Amino acid sequence: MTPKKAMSPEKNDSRLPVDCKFCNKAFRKLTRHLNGKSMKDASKDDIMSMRDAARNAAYEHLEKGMVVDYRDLEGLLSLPEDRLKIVSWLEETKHIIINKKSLQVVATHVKEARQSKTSEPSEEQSLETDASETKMEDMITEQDSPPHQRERKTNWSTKLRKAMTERGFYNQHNLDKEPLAGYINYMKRDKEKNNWSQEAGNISKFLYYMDPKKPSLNCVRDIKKTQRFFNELSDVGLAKQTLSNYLKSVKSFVRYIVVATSLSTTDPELYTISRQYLEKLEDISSTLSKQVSKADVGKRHQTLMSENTTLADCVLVLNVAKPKFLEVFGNTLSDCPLSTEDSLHFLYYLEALLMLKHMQCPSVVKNMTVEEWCTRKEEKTNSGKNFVISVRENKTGAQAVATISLDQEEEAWMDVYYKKIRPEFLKSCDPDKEETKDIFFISSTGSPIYNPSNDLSKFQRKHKVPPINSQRTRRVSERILKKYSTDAQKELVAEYLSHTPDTAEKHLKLKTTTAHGDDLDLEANKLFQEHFPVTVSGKPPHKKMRINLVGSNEKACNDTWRVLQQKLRIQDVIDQFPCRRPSERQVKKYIDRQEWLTNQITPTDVLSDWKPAERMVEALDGPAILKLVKSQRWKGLIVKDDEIKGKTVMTTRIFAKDEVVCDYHGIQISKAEGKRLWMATGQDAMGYFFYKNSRGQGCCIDAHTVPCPCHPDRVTYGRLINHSKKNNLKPIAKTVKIDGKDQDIIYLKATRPILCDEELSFDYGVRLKSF
Ligand SMILES: C[S@@+](CC[C@H](N)C(=O)[O-])C[C@H]1O[C@@H](n2cnc3c(N)ncnc32)[C@H](O)[C@@H]1O
Repeated sequence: MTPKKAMSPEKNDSRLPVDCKFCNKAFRKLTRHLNGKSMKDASKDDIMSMRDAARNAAYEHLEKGMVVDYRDLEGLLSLPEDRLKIVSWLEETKHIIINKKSLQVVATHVKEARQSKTSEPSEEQSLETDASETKMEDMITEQDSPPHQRERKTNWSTKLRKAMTERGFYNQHNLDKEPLAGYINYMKRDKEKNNWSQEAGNISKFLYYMDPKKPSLNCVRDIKKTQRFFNELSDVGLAKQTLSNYLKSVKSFVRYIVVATSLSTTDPELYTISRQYLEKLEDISSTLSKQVSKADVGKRHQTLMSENTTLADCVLVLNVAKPKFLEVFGNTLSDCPLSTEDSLHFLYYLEALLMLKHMQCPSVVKNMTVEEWCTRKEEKTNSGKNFVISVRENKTGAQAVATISLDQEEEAWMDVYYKKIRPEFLKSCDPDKEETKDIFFISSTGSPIYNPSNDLSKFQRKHKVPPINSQRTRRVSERILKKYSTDAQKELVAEYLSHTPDTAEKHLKLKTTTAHGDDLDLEANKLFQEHFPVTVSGKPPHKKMRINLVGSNEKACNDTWRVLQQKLRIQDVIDQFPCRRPSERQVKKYIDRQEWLTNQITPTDVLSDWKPAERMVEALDGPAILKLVKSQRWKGLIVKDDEIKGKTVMTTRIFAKDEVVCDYHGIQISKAEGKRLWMATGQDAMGYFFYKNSRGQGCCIDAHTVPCPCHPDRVTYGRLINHSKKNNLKPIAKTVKIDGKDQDIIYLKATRPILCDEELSFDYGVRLKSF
C-alpha cells in the first residue's frame, strides 16, 4: 500500500486550513448548498453546526489522514471480509478511501453468502480462473445485473464444485503474505501481467493445500504431496486442460523463486531443492499433457461422429474463400507481382481443396512431389477430362498411393501455383536444400509446408467458419453415402466428391448393412416422392406428414427430397445461361429473384456444376447471349502480341467444351460485295469472314474497319483470332432477329475445354503458307 497525503499542510501550523482561501471558499459553497438543497427546511443553527462538523472532519483528515486506493487493498487482501475490516478501520482513523464504490454491494453480498453458506465459486470460476478478486467482481456484477442474469449464483451446486469444496480445494491463503506478496509484485511490475490475480489465486490455493498454516516455500520439499494434489484434483473430475493450466501457474511460481529471488545466496540448500522440484514438475506436466491430448482425441472423436455435420459444412471454407481466390487467380494471369498475403491465400486454398473437397489426408498434401505433379495423367470423363495425380503418401516406404482426381479448372489452379507462385516462394529457399526443390507445396519461406492441418484450421479461422478437418469430412461423406440408399443419391454424392471412376464406384458400393434394408429405403423414397413430388419452388412436407407416410425413414427421405430439389434448382439456374458460363453476380441476382427461402443453393453450387446446354444451337438467340453480341463485352479474353503472328487472343479463364467464347463481329454483306472489298483493299487485308447462311447463300462479315464503327470503344476479338489447323474454336452461323431484322451471327464455340492463358484459334480454311 502506498498511502498518499491528501494535501501537504505544514504540521502545527494553526493558521491552516482556517485561513486557506480555497477551503474557505469550499465551506461557503457548502453552506449555500445546505441552505438551498439538502437542509433547506432546517434551522440556521442546524445548518451552521453541520457545516462546522464537516469543516472539523476535513481538518482532522488533513492533519491525520491519508488517501488509500481500494484497488491497492484488493491486491493485498484476497478476502472481501478482510478488506471490509481494514476499510472501516481506515475510515475510523480519518483516512479517505478512493475507488470503493462497490464496497456496499460487496458487504451485502458477503453477508448474504455467509448466511446461505454457499460460498463455493461457480463452475466457470474453477481453479485456473477463480482468484478471489474474480469472484468478488462477479459477485458485484451479479448484484448489479437484472434478475435473469443471476442464474450463475444458483448454479453453484454442481457435483464438481461440491466435491471441490468438500475436499477444501477452494481454501486459500491471504495474498498479502510472503512469498505470495512478492510473487504478485513480480508479476505486476516485472512481468506486467494483467491477469496476475488468477495466477495468484491458483498459487495461494496450492500453497494452502501444501501447508494450511502459512504460505511457504517448503512446498518444494514435498513432491509426493504435490503429485497427490494433482491426482486428487483429477479424481474430483477437474478437466485435464484446467489441471495443466494450474500446473503451469505452480511452475512459474517456483521459477520466480529460483530466478528472481536471492534464495541462491540466502538458502542455497532450498535453492537446489527448488530447482530439482521444478524438474519433477516437468515430469508431472508431461504426464498431464499426454492426458490432455488423450482427452482432446476423445473430444475430437465425438465431434467426428457428430450426425449433424453436412458436406456443405465441410467445404464451407472453400465457398467463403473462393471469391478472393479467383481474384488472385485472375491476377496471376496479368504479370503484376502478387503480395505474399495473396500468394498464401492461394496456397492455403489449394491445400484446403485437396483436404476437404478431395478428402486427401494432410500427409498426402504435405508429401506430394513435383515429379508426381508433372506426371499427372489425363483421364477422359463424361464431362470432359480429369487429371489424376498419384501421390506416394509415405516417402520412406512406397506402400500407400493416394489418387487425386482434379477437374480441368482445379488443374489450372494448381498449375498456376506451380508455375507462378511456387517459383516466387522458392526464391527465399536455401539453395542447398535439395528436398525443397522436389516438394510440390512449399510455403512463402521457401520450405516445404510443415503442417497442412494447421494451415487449414488457420484458413478456416480467418474466414470464420467451423474448423472441420479432412478426417471429419471423410467420415461425413461415408455416413452420407451409407445413409443414402438410392442410386441417384449415391451418384450425387460421388459426383460431388469428384472421385475418379474407380473410387466413385467403391463409394457407390458402400451400402446399408442388409439388402433388405436397401429395399425398404428405396421403397420409402419412392413412396415419399410420389406423395410429395420434388419441384423447384415447392416446400418440403411437414415432419408430421413425413412421419405419417414413411415412419422412421422420414429423415432419410426428407434429406433425399432436399438434395433432389437442390439439384433441380441448380439446373434451373444453369438453364438460364445455356451458352456462356455466367458470372457469380449474375447467378446470385437470379437466385435472389427466386426467393427460395428454404433449402437454398449458392452461386458456387451452380458454377461448379455449370456446363453448356446440350441443345446449344437452339439457345443461341437467347437474351443473355444476344446482350453480349450487342454490347461486345465478352469477358475472359485479352489481346497479346506475338512476334510472328502479330496480335493474338488469349483466355483469362477456363472455357468448357461447346461454350460460346465470342462472335466474329462485323457488318453482314454479300459474298460478292465482300470479295470486291477484299480485292480492293489488297488480298493481305484482314477481317473478312466468308460463310454460307441458313438458306445456302454465300455471305461475308466485313470486320476490316478498325475500330469497329458500331463499337468504337471496344475490342472486337473475333477478327483478331489467328488461324490454326489444331484449333480450339469452331465458327457456327446463326440467324437471329435483332430489332425486328434477321441478322447472321458467327459464334465461335470451344471445340474442347480451353484452359487459362491459351491462345484461341480457328481454321480459316486456308493453308498456313498463304500468310
Ligand atoms: C484475322 S487476322 C488475325 C489477327 C492478326 N494476328 C493481327 O495481328 O491482327 C489474320 C492474320 O493474322 C496472321 N495470322 C493468322 N494466323 C497465323 C498463323 N497461324 N501464323 C502466322 N500468322 C498468322 C496473318 O497475317 C493473317 O493474315
